[in-house]
Amino acid sequence: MYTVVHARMIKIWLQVDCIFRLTKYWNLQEEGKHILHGFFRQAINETKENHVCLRKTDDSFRTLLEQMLDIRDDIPNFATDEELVHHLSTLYSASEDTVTTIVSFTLVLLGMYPNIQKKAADEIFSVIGERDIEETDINRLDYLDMVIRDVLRLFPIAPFIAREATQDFQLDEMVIPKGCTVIVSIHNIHRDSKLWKKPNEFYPEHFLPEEVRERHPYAFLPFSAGPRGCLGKPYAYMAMKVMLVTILQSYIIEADGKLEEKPLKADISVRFKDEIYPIRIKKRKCNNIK
Ligand code: HEM
Repeated sequence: MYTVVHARMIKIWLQVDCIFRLTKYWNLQEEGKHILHGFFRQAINETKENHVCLRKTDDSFRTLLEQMLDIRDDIPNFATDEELVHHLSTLYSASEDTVTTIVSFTLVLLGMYPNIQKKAADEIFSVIGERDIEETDINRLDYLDMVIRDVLRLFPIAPFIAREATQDFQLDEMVIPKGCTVIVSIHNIHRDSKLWKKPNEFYPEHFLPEEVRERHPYAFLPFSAGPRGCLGKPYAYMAMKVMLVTILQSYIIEADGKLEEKPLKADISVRFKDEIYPIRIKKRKCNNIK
């Protein structure tokens, strides 16, 4: 599906529907949709069979789909089954690859930079110790938070975003006319030496509070911003921290090479060019790295 989306973004003739339908991309899209939508249609049918609205009587864990069905019990025109299929497909496509890709980048970088890994692990053991991470720990891991942010800076999942100008506006010497599509290169903003001390290095200290205060609030845009910014941002930070804490509590990560030796490629997301994220893991014997 990503191949299709990217092809339609860069090959403008594919934006004309009647041309798009004649290409291999149309078949690819329909095949992908068939699998994804079929999966969610089945999940909806199975969940509906046993669905009882528990929201008012029971505070046990409810999946997103169960919660949506609960709402529909109260508000029948909340969404049709087909609309639920689309909501679930959107959330799945936006979330399944993003969090895991950033965690993969983080593990490789922590393996390449053991001093940074040691600081992150030391913090985890001093704040949480060896028990399982809990919700209240999430905001107490300041250094891990800085590590994740610098990884998001170096590898923004969406290297660029597009917006349509709703009115004429002045940008430096240029007037951008209403209706014009503007591409914002998040990758370039994140590597701008006017904004970042070490733009091409892994340097979590970019996110020390005093550094953040000095910078323009839109210098860091991994989740975009404004009303169409990422819906999953709080969940994504939480999921990434839970994964990294759980891994670092048990394992020491090792990786060869340096960041600058790993070329990147970008389509609708940023990845290592070879799409390989090689690490070695060693069982951690005590609550320290070496
Ligand atoms: C590290 C993880 C993630 C990153 C870096 C990320 C990044 C982004 C970015 C940059 C956009 C905005 C695109 C734009 O402005 O045009 C976006 C949109 C979106 N994201 Fe995420 N995302 C992440 C995880 C998630 C997760 C886990 C979910 C769902 C649980 C999610 C759901 C969405 C949705 C639904 C949109 C579309 C919002 C809209 O168009 O109104 N994202 N994401």
